[in-house]
Amino acid sequence: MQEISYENSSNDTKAGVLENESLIEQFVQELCQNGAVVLDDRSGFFSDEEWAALETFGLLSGLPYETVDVGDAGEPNKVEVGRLMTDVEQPLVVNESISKKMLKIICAPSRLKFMENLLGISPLSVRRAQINKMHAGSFIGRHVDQDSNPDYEVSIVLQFGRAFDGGEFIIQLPDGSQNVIVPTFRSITITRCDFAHEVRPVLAGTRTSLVYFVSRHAGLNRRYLSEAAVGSSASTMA
Ligand SMILES: O=C(O)CCC(=O)C(=O)O
Ligand SMILES: [Fe+2]
Repeated sequence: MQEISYENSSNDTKAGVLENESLIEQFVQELCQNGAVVLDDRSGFFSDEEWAALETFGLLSGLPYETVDVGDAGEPNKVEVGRLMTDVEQPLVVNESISKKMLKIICAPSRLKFMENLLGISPLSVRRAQINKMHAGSFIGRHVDQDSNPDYEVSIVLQFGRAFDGGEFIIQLPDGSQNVIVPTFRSITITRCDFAHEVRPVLAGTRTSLVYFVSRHAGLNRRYLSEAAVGSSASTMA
């Protein structure tokens, strides 16, 4: 992976990724070749206050967590999930009193605009958002996010975990090689939703990430629609 310099070379001010369009080309290349772009906490994608607010709302304000053993693409999992927005039939904000405040931060126009510039798609919207809390022994099996929804373009994974071992994010690349990402505190990993990936078992500490998925399609989940069609033709045949 290339080292990213976030400074805007044209005027040498610390503009951060949201204002520095000259970085977009480099990110597009990374996303194509390596399946992901990793930004660190110097990127300016969120301010310190926004990071702190996301962490407080997500971890300290009573968001309910459920244990998930099977992911919705059928993969084996061991992870605790706190839901902000689900996307079974269509996008639905849940746990509203907490999630609305968090979604306001992650869906801010400047951030969606950055994603639109990166993907060359406009408008984009967030369809699903959740926190994955992983302790020693937790893992997320290999899956393709588009099996949950064929319209997901990329996921954005914010890392809140300060100290943990294991928990590498591994992407399978089309040439058979792997991109092994070791998320660090306040890193932001933007990943393609059409490449298989997994989270290796956490060995020690707590790995907590906020994950959200963006799409150009804001309507019904087309996975649900095609499954419903299969289900109804099956019942007609039965
Ligand atoms: O928590 C993570 O690092 C990403 C997990 C993931 O791949 C997913 O939720 O689809
Ligand atoms: Fe995923």
